[in-house]
Parts: sequence; structure tokens; C-alpha cells
Amino acid sequence: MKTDIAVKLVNVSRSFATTPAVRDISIDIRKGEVVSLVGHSGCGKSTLLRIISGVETVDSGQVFLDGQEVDGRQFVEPEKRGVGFVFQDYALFPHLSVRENILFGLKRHAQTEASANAEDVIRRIGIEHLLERFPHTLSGGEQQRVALARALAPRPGIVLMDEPFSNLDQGLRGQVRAETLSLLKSLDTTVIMVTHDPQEALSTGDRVVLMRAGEIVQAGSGYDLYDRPTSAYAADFFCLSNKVPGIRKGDRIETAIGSFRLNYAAADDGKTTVHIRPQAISISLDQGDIPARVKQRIFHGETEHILLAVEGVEMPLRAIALDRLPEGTDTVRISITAERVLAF
Ligand SMILES: Nc1ncnc2c1ncn2[C@@H]1O[C@H](COP(=O)(O)OP(=O)(O)OP(=O)(O)O)[C@@H](O)[C@H]1O
Repeated sequence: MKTDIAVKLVNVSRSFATTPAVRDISIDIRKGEVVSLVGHSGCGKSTLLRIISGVETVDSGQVFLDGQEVDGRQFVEPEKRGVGFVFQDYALFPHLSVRENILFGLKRHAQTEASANAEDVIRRIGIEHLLERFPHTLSGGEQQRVALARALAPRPGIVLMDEPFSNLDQGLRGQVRAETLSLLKSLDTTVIMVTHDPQEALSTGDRVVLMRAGEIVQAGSGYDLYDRPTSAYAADFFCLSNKVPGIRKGDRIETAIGSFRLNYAAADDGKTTVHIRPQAISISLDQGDIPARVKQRIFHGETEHILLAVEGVEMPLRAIALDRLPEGTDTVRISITAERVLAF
């Protein structure tokens, strides 16, 4: 049966002893889509990936790849699923050269077609010069490229990646990630990438799927999850906000630092908490609605985080100053962009 859905999960659950690792997950992933699966440690991301690859099985529910059932009422072995896997530690065979590592997965394919595919992938990834080397002589970035080449050489329709960039240092990470994704897009591969890094998830996936305790909390574009979180958990996962108590009446919330007309809210009337992102607070020496005292400055290079004491608010408010405050500044004025205040 022809389908545009590369991966379909229907009510998938999996427990280990008394730990439910994945609970009743249903999702469709389109062919060619790049999905980032994100969540705190232990939320079930890797288990879900392993279920799709076939190295783990479901307790209940069904898994379909390209319309074919691979787990549930029937089981298809991992090596027959047409799925490539890139592990966090790359899992290269230490006793095999780079060339042998890449050719390893191709044994089942016709010889000439296999070597043509491998050569194409090696050229695209730019590792021709590494072919005779052994994994322990390669840098982290080089190992990541070889692991990707090994996963892609059999031309899988689906590639699963478990924290594939987490072993690379910050400088290299962004570059290797961008190159990897543009290659996978050019091959029209369906990609599911696990990460625990909120920024990586937002910048990588066509769709971001946020998990918590084995369940999907919210799925959508990066903009959806960041700008329109449907829960306090989702809001805080992508950006820690200042929390200020308030009273909601209709579309307004009254707080000690102002009354906000809510653009986006999932709270009921009555006592609530508003989430004010640090970016929603602008700081000025002399212009702004609310006086504030500078309690602490934390310098980050491009930006500076400022902790501000404001009358009527128990906890200091965290703001991000884009323009550097003069040294020794101890009082400022702040304004809050009401459209960026969230309530749940
Ligand atoms: N083989 C196993 N045996 C027992 N418990 C397991 C097994 N695999 C996973 N778990 C448990 O299932 C839960 C989900 O684990 P999983 O590795 O899927 O989470 P994760 O989100 O990938 O975490 P991390 O980001 O730390 O890798 C955890 O509580 C974990 O301890």
C-alpha cells in the first residue's frame, strides 16, 4: 500500500519492570520530514527510537514503516526495516578501517550497486581522505561523519539519530549539524533525531516533539512550541521564565507589576501565575513603566543577564540586556512586552 507516511506509531507503550518508558504514543511522520524528539533525561526518547529501529519491542500498540507493520501483531527484524541508526557514541567497529566500517552494512546489497552508493555517500560527506584510517585515530567530528556515512551507505529511507552531535564541542557542533541535515534533506531522508538540547531541537526539526515521562507533551514547529506552548512545562523547557503571581479575569491578568492583556493564555479565571520571559523585559536607564534595582549582573559576552529587584515581587526578575549598562548602574526602569507574557 502506497503511503506518504514513513513512520506511524499507534498507541505504542513499553515498560521496563515497573518503569513505563513509553506510554500510549501515537504519531505520524511524513516522508522526508525531520523530527526532533526532545525531553529531559529518562523521558523515553531513546526507547522510542529503539522501538522504531526494532532493537526494542512494544508491549502494546503498533509500528508501521512505509505502511508495513513492523511491530505489534507482527515483527520485522531490525536489519530488514530499511532504517539507518547513528548512535551518540558513533559505535564504530574499532578493529575495522573507516572504509570497512562503511562497507560493513552493505554486505547484503548487490556488490556494484553497494559500492557505487558507498562512494557517493563518502564523496558527499567529504571523508575520502580518511578511508584507510582507524576510528581511534579520528577526531570526534570525523567519527561523527564516518558514523553518518555508515548509516547512509545502504540508502535507508529513514535515519534515526540518538544525540548525534552531543560529543562535538560547541564550535564544531552547529557546523556539523547544518551539514548533516542539508545532506539528509538532499537525499529526501526521513529523520528522527533525539536530543535533550532545547536549542538544538528548535533549530533542527521541521517538527519538534516534546516528551515527558513517556508521553508526548506537545508537537509542532519550533515556533509553535516556543511562542505558543500549551503548558507551563513546555514553556519552561524552551526558556526559563520569571514567575509572577496574578489574578486572571477574562483576558486580563492583574499583577504587582502591571495588568496584562493576554495574547496567549491557557489559564482559568482566578489565581494564576504569569510567565514573563527574560526577553520580554526591556531595560533602560530612564525610560520604562517600573522602577527596579540591579541586584546582580551575569555577563555572557553578546548579552548580559540582569537580576532585578522590583517592589511587590518576591523573587528577582531576570532580564536580558542587549545594550551594556554603564558600570555601577544600580537603578533602572523596565517595561514588559505584554504580548510575550504567558499564563497557564
Ligand atoms: N533496558 C532497560 N531496562 C530497564 N529500564 C530501562 C531500559 N531502557 C530504558 N529504561 C528506563 O526507561 C526510561 C526511559 O529511558 P530512555 O533511555 O528511553 O530515556 P531518554 O529520554 O532517552 O533518556 P536520556 O536522554 O538520558 O538518554 C528510564 O527510566 C530508563 O531508566
